[in-house]
Amino acid sequence: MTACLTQERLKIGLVSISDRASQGVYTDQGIPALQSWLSAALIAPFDLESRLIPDEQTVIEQTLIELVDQHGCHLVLTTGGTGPAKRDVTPDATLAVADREMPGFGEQMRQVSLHFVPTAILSRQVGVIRRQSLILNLPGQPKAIKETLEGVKDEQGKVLVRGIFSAVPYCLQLLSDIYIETHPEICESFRPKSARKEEIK
Ligand SMILES: Nc1ncnc2c1ncn2[C@@H]1O[C@H](COP(=O)(O)OP(=O)(O)OP(=O)(O)O)[C@@H](O)[C@H]1O
Ligand SMILES: Nc1nc2c(c(=O)[nH]1)N[C@H]1C(S)=C(S)[C@@H](COP(=O)(O)O)O[C@H]1N2
Repeated sequence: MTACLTQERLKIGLVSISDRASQGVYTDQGIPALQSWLSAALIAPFDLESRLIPDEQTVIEQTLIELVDQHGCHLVLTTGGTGPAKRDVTPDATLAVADREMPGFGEQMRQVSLHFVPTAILSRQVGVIRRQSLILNLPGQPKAIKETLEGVKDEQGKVLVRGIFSAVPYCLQLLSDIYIETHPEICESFRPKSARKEEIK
């Protein structure tokens, strides 16, 4: 852990992977759902690079490489194509461009999702690191975006199972020294005391 934080603005890549949405058979709901959740959760303004692409492994790989290597995204969220169907190849493409795996993200998403659908175990979603960037696969159902990022809450809003986004700010801090904060009523960020802003010059 370095003791210096960058003032850089957070850049996020959003990738909606859907044969039918990319062909115009239905309207893409993936990018709008990701965008609206992030706008509600993140305190500081951020920049977005969005792509809507078909379930083609080479296209997915090229898109992830472009977002990380050329655009310098700190975080890339994909939605769609994580299941067992023949054309569901998002995790395969993500692993193919990965430097390192972050298995906890896939494990936690399946845990969270089991509270919403018994078919949660059908998602092969992965989390990986490429260069300075964290890449996370979310399922294709638009409602799954909020579910996996935010977690399970009771009717009073008390968190029952943490969503994966709670761990994202600290992960990005470890990868590139960027410091992001979230609205706790949407999603509380966790970092060790020594990594909190007030402890770092
Ligand atoms: N981008 C999207 N916009 C709106 N709805 C979507 C989108 N992606 C997926 N869905 C919905 O979630 C379901 C499961 O997503 P999945 O990624 O498995 O898609 P699919 O069935 O392989 O089809 P396609 O790739 O053509 O979207 C879809 O059948 C569709 O109802
Ligand atoms: N939170 C959440 N996770 C979910 C779902 C969902 O509706 N909500 N759908 C499941 C289903 S039905 C499938 S097939 C897998 C893979 O979905 P994908 O191919 O759309 O990525 O995600 C699973 N995970």
